[in-house]
Amino acid sequence: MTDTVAFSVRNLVKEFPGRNGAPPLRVIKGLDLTVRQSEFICILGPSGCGKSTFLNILSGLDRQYGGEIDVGGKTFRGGKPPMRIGYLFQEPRLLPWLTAEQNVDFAMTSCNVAPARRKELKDRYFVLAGLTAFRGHYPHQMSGGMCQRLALVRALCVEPDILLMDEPFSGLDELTARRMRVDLLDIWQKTRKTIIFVTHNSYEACYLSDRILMMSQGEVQEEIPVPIPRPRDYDDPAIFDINRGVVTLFLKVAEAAAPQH
Ligand SMILES: Nc1ncnc2c1ncn2[C@@H]1O[C@H](COP(=O)(O)OP(=O)(O)OP(=O)(O)O)[C@@H](O)[C@H]1O
Repeated sequence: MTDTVAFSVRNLVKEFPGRNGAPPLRVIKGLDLTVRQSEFICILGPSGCGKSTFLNILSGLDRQYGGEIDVGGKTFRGGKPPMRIGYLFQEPRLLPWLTAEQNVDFAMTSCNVAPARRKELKDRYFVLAGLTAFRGHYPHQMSGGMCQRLALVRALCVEPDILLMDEPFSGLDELTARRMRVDLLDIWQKTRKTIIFVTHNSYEACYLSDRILMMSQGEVQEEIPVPIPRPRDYDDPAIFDINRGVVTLFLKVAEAAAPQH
């Protein structure tokens, strides 16, 4: 992590129109956040608290919001913030009729990656993701974990300023997910990308991140630093200790956010 700011948001607000005459649904309620370059942030929070909505605003998929986003000394009020984004979802969202390498080529063309850089980027990230032998395979010839690795290669090959990851390992079996977490941390240490990672798995958040944002009801309720040196050992008891506190906090905010019976 560096001291350089990657971006910051101030008083971010997002409302969806209410249905059938209902008032608008305010999903993000004045969120403030400063993210440093190369920081690894995980966002935890109960279902429906606005995590994906926040990522959609950062990515430019959702361009209607209130408040401000600062990038590179400029302030944006609505619209797509000028950051190049790599986005990973729960499902890899690959094009089934293209090979692994063609999927990556397609993304690089769409994102106008300089042709002279493309081979070098692919060579680097296919190796880092352990997929070199599968460049010519189609998605249906690869396992779910491999497809998600390919989605990561595709996201990295567009040379993102920020990598957004929305529960990318939640659809995988635990052993595969664990390997992916270890490999992701290794890749992060080699690339130092700024990552915003949404998860429901508190241990995953503690293992991966520099800082956990506990979101609830459209706000960051607490920030939990994870001051564990890197490289990290997946089974480090210090991670279990931090996780205990995070789980307690999660239950508290989830309870407070749950509808009263
Ligand atoms: N396009 C939309 N129109 C109306 N309401 C929406 C829309 N997208 C999301 N919402 C609502 O906004 C709220 C926040 O949704 P969001 O997907 O950001 O939550 P989340 O924290 O990512 O949830 P989960 O952990 O279940 O993925 C929810 O109440 C959801 O129903």
